[in-house]
Amino acid sequence: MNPNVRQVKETAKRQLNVKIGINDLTILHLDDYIREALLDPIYGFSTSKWFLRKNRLPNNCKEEIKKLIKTHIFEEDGSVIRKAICTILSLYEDDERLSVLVENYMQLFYAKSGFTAAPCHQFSTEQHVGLKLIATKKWEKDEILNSHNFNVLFDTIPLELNEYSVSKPSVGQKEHIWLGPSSIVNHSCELNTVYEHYEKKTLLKVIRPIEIGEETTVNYSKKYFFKCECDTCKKKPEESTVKRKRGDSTITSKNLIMRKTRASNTRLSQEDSDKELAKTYALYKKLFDSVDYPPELKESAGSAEHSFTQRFLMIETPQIDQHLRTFAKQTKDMVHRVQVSRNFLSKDEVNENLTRNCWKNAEKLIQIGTVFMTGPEKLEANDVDDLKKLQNRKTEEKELIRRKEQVREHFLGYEEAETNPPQDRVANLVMQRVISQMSSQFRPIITRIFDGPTQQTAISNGETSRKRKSADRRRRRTAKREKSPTGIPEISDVFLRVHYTNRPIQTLHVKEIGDNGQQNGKSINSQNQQKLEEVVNFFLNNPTITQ
Ligand SMILES: C[S@@+](CC[C@H](N)C(=O)[O-])C[C@H]1O[C@@H](n2cnc3c(N)ncnc32)[C@H](O)[C@@H]1O
Repeated sequence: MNPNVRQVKETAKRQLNVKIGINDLTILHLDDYIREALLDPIYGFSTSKWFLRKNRLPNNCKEEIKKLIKTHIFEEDGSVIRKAICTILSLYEDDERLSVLVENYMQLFYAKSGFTAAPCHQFSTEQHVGLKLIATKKWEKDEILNSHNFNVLFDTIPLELNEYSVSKPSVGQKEHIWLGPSSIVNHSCELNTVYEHYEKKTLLKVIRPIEIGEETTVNYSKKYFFKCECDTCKKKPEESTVKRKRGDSTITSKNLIMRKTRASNTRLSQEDSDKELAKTYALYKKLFDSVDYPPELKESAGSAEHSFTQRFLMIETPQIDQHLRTFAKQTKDMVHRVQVSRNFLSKDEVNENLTRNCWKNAEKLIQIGTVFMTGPEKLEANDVDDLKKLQNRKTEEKELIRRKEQVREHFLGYEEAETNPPQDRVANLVMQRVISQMSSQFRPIITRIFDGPTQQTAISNGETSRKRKSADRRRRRTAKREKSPTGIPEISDVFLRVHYTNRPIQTLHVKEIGDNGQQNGKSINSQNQQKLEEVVNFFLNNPTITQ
């Protein structure tokens, strides 16, 4: 450090000791402690401190905190993790303001805050080892970057001692010290934020749009005790017009904002829906393409995205817009997390978390989509469990309808092919009953009812083909003669081919079965009879399905 700067700093500190009293000094110590515990292990160097002193926190605690911080980045709500960190820290420094400072600094590791710290090697004033604050979301003019920062007021600090973290805000009259994320903001002659100070809070207000990855800067004030090395000053005097500095990210908000044109609450035609899906797919492709993953992550991010987009193509829903918006928000969060974590996490850690998050989002959306695919019913529940239940119910209903259709189709096929009118009528009656009585719990599908075995379908009963044919003719003649007491023709020698859900196809031989399911039979095969009873009784006794 420049000896002059050091001298000024020392003087400032001596003055601070006198002017601000013990309480505020404790806060500065506390600030050092938090930086030592939260920032130094993460960034791998000793970040700037108010006081030179020995480490207070044992290494195993630091390791534990480091792990917690890394998890925190990928959390939706990191409050539990922040509490855990506070608990560890309070073992060695018990101060009620600790949690406030932890909350402040942990914003650096939180996707929702929209900013993070990154190593900065730009300034000789800090031996090219320091930090800078960068945006992890796009900030618009007049937005407030940090609404709950924590600062110490200095109303007696002379401006010439304004060397480190002491500044005069643009709103409010007093100089004050910055703690937390705002203490990481560097000075630039072409600033993009200003400090506004209200009571114990400092707000960082955006004065021109900040892109993702761009550094956020302030103007410290006219007097600061170092030679400014900001980008603007470095370019002088060769370049008179100052270009706005940008970060290395290529993401723009345009890529991230979801379109809002999809008609809601209307069922689209197949063609329109295909078009919509293709558009949505293209949009997601664009979104993913626009994410500036670090090179080492490209491969795994690519495969997670691929899985997502492929499965996403299957989704069609009139309310998809709403879900896409939620998803877009989650995706943005994910992008922020990558932005936050790429500054200090290892390739593997980001990789793993990124993939996990991609999948988490994809799975959720796929569930929503599947529910919509199964029917036009509107989705009220956001809860994933509810979605699952709804999905299961709808899948079951759909399966039942499908099976009924299948039965009808086969039956119609039979009607066209067969020529024996009485048997057709009987078969028709049985089939109608089967269809109307079909239950969701038991899923045999009777695809054919015919009045005798053919060469392809006969069950083996030891008869030769010729004998069988003449026996068939005899049976038909008998069937024609017989009339049931109710006037409804009885089934004589009917064979049912039954397709069970989990069993091989079975052909059942029914000898003389009446329309009420009672068999008149004389020589019915006992095994077949049992099978037949199983089917017929089921159809007759089970409750009717509502269509
Ligand atoms: C509030 S800190 C900013 C964060 C700092 N980079 C760090 O890691 O703690 C202020 C210190 O950052 C350095 N600094 C910030 N802006 C600078 C600039 N434009 N030129 C040179 N040094 C700068 C100076 O050493 C200054 O004392």
